[in-house]
Amino acid sequence: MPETPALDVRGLTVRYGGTTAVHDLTLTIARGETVALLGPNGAGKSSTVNAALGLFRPTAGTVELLGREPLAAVRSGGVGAMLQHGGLPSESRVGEVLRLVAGRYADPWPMADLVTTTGIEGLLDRRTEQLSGGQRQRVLLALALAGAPPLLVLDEPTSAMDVEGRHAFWATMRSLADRGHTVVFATHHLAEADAVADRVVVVDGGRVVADGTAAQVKSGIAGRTVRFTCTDRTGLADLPGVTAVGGSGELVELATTDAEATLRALLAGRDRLPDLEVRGASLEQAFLTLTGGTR
Ligand SMILES: Nc1ncnc2c1ncn2[C@@H]1O[C@H](COP(=O)(O)OP(=O)(O)OP(=O)(O)O)[C@@H](O)[C@H]1O
Repeated sequence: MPETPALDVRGLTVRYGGTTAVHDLTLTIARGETVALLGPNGAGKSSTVNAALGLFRPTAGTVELLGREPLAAVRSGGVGAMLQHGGLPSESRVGEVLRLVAGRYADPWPMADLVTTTGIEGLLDRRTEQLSGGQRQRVLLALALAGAPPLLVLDEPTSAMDVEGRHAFWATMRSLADRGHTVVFATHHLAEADAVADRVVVVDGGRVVADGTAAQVKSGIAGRTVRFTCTDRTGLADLPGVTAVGGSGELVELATTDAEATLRALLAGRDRLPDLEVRGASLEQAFLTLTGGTR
């Protein structure tokens, strides 16, 4: 029998009064995958994550985590979560909170390894209210990992971390993925999704608008970029395949769905095209194309 998925969301709809945050969303994540839920502000990522964790009953649809109903899966210790507004008890020390939480699991992550894996060695004697935003996020990660859960669900886990903290965090996530854990994380950080996730699910307006490896999302959607330098931009927007004209000063960047046709037309009208480069689209371009531009 095939293994049950880590996360199985079917027809999920979440409404808050008159706002539909998630619209008939279906998503299956296999065990061992590292998946980024990528989308602009208000896309419905947190609503999806919170409904998936059973934090509220969705308007419609079903969710199973590790083949079980969400609350049962969470209670069994199968799921570690790090939420956007996750809190820590005040007037306690980090080490106390961590030991308390770890003590609730039959088979917790060995404490010394948990502390080094999450980089909180120096924080154990700190009071929780004295932590910086990034330190707090690391402690929350340690709490999420305390039960050595096979599935980790993280909502913008690095939003308060500095660059170094982010690198350390993602190195931890990669080592977890190598050990067979499933990691699902919501993010706006395109570079992180590109570098860390083996699958990128782009959400916009509460719907999945793309789903694949970062390379597939990039190649399937945004086409290519043709760059060169020139002083006269007349007619560039009308060339075949061109969907946008960008760049600044003499540097021209043409987004195109058909690089060959664009180049042929460009070269037909010019003797030379200085500094010519043709590149695959970045995940950022794909993201902007998919989600209708910047907001
Ligand atoms: N408790 C709530 N009550 C009313 N509307 C809400 C509530 N939570 C979210 N929304 C709305 O639902 C939509 C989706 O919000 P959600 O927080 O799921 O998006 P998100 O992709 O996680 O955004 P962000 O990246 O900004 O965290 C938004 O329009 C938001 O304003």
